Amino acid sequence: MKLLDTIQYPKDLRDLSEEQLPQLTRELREFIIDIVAAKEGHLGASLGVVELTIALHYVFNTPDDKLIWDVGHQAYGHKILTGRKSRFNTNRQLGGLSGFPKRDESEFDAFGTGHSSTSVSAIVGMALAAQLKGDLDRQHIAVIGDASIASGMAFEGLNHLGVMDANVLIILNDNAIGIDPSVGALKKYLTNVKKGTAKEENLFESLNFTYEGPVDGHDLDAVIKVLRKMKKSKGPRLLHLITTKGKGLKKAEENQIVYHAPGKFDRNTGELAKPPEAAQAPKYQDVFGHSLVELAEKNNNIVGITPAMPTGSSLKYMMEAFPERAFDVGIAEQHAVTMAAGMAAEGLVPFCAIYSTFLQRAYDQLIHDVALQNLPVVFCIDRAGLVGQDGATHHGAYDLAFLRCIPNMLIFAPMNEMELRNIMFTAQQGLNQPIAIRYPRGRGTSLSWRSPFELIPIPSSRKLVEGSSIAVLSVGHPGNIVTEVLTRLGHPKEIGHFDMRFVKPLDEQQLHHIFARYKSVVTLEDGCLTGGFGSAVLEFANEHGYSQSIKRLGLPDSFIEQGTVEELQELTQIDEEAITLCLIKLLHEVR
Ligand SMILES: Cc1ncc(C[n+]2csc(CCOP(=O)(O)OP(=O)(O)O)c2C)c(N)n1
Ligand SMILES: CC(=O)[C@@H](O)[C@H](O)COP(=O)(O)O
Ligand SMILES: [Mg+2]
Repeated sequence: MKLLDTIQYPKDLRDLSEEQLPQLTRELREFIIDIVAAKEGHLGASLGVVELTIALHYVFNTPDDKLIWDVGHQAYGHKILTGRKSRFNTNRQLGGLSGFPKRDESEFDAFGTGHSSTSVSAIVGMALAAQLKGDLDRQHIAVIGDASIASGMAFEGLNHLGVMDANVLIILNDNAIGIDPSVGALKKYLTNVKKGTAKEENLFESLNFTYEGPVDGHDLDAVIKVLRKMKKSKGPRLLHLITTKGKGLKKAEENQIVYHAPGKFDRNTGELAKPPEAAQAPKYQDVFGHSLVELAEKNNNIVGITPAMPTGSSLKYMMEAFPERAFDVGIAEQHAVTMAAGMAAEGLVPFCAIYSTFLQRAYDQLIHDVALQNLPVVFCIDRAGLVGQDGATHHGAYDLAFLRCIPNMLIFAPMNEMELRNIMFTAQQGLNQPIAIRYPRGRGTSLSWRSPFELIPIPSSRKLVEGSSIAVLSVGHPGNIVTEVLTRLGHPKEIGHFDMRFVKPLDEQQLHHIFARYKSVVTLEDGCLTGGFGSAVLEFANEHGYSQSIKRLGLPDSFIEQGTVEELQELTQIDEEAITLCLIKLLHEVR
């Protein structure tokens, strides 16, 4: 029997002798590889903290002692050792375990994560709460990566913690990489500390932390020893661990970017599963990345910005082609947005590529620094809509609603890759206001997408099919589902379909045409219904005294968990089946 099979909860782990732990380390690593190879997920980060995970649950009294995993993509070992091994094969699947720590999944998940750099503030909050309640013995630990600790939010927490007498241990898991290589002056500093060449006073000691490190994070004995030592002291403490992302799987160690989340792979060789043979339409992110390079070749004012997602957003193509005009600023969404504003103020044309979910962190910057000054920043908002297995923390559900209420902001959602290229082309031709272009995680529609650029009038929309009594108004990629549905229904003459392109400003001329001609209107979006595109159409109808029924399809007012995009579309009733049924019902009503 495997040792790992005997561990239900950390109390079982704490019954083992230290001599047994190396075997457990090997088995836990193997188990993570087995499951992720078959079921997909975040790999490298969890492999890198296997020793740390075992040591933490061995030394500390979890769940009474509080343990927070920053981002949480490295918490697979933690999940497996805390009562979830038998369900771990459901990780990131519909109805299964979340890929991130989640309070209502386990008492061992002290705080839900997914977005980075929140762990320091959350653990400080818990430690201060314990202090106020007179519990001076409870331990509070946050594990945070080298890329995440460089974010503003983490710095805010460290700055505060340094002057509090709070019982907090921060563990800096330094593997010198985020998803892509870490960037910035802090990275240089940490590299110097590792080499023993840091000339400056220790940064963390200067901030009033008791510092230990650097310690080899794969030397289990050393990690247990230093944790035991640090457990005895009080106040703010920081342990600097050096680890290797992907540790234990050769390919994952060698290609850390790909193996951050590699998809399916051979569990023995690490070889990635072969992509399907048939040629596929490009991913939207790649259309963005390649089109930006094309535009930047002709327009010297174009610059590119990404907060820590050069590969994910495909800004990497511009970084390769024009290294001096493309910037990875690290996990720093607020800085990225305000820096873009500064560049726009100086006449540059910044393309700021940010995932919809992470743009939430830079909301004040959008309003105060960009829109209020009407600066022509081009936001390329990737992963808009349902993203799939990352789940509730990562869906791009809110951008249409939170952008629509900001004055001066143009909002465009391309239905296909040509539309994306053309709006990017339009956006760099001297706009005098900001524009948000939002597109989903996934592929477009066409193999021949590199068509010549064309200007898109602002506002405008596309009448795809004229009908007689039911008008379907879609924004963005979900419009393709409507096209499928109409084909499936045999193109009923009653149904018209409009790709509305702009959520702000709406194409009011087209809307007057629609409300004058059609008896019934359906809106479709892959964002939250509250305050989104459908709401905008409702507001328009109210303002102009149109009284037709308006059926709005979109995401409900609840958090949507993980699953494939198709499963989640079905769950939220924006899939082919649900739209077909909706239209059949309306056809019965109008016939
Ligand atoms: C606010 C925010 N921005 C971006 C991301 C995307 N993201 C997830 S993990 C990651 C890198 C984290 O690197 P690090 O903290 O060093 O942890 P490691 O993966 O190396 O363990 C990034 C950028 C995120 N989760 N949250
Ligand atoms: C943990 C995290 O936030 C990222 O790794 C995220 O999962 C990336 O998403 P994509 O796979 O859509 O790039
Ligand atoms: Mg890292």
